Amino acid sequence: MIRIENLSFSYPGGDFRLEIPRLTLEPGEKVAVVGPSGTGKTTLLNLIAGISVPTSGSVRVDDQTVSDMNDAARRALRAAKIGFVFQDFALLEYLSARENILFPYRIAAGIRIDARARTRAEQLALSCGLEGKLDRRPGALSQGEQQRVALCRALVMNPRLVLADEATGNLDPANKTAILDLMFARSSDHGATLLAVTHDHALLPRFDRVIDFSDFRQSQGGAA
Ligand SMILES: Nc1ncnc2c1ncn2[C@@H]1O[C@H](COP(=O)(O)OP(=O)(O)OP(=O)(O)O)[C@@H](O)[C@H]1O
Repeated sequence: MIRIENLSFSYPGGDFRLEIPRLTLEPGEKVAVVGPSGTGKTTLLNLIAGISVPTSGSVRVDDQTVSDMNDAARRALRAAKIGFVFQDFALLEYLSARENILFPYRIAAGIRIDARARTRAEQLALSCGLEGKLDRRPGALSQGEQQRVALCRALVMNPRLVLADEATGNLDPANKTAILDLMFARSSDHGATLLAVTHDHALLPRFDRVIDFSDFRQSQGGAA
């Protein structure tokens, strides 16, 4: 599902460099990503989603080489295949929670927001404990509620690949378990691959495999 080879990445003008010689994820695998703050975990998710482009090396998702695509093609791939739960949620403040959850339908080519889509979004929101909150704007929701809206948005189109950046970070223990159960169940139902960054080591036994970022070479301050 994901194949990374000889990847090197630096932010323009920045002094951080991430190097990953090889990393593969099989279809349907559920993989956790751990590692100290600032080691490049979010950067990796951005590279896989085509939000960032490697300085050298390749990133493939299914049979498509994301790293060779232009902006429009990367956007299309994201819309078609990837559900991304961003660490800072990245909800659109001018849209209600409901419309945020439905947003992937707006940007996917040739798919309309019909009654079925609305029902799916509502059911997903209910299973995340968001009843009564769907007409609110993100600013009128708690951090944990915003995080759940972000998760619903990532899952609503049953993507082939779910990238989750600390998707349970703002939740209390009961909600954390419930949301993780939902994320795993949804991914398994549709054979989706899940790559989830977490600082919560208690969650690790639930995953098929753990990638530890301490194993990759990062450099700071211009060192090679
Ligand atoms: N847009 C950017 N421009 C320049 N440097 C950046 C940018 N975004 C992140 N960085 C730097 O890249 C490094 C890796 O950041 P990243 O967010 O990927 O780490 P992380 O492992 O996800 O951290 P955390 O666990 O704290 O979320 C950090 O040193 C960070 O300061």
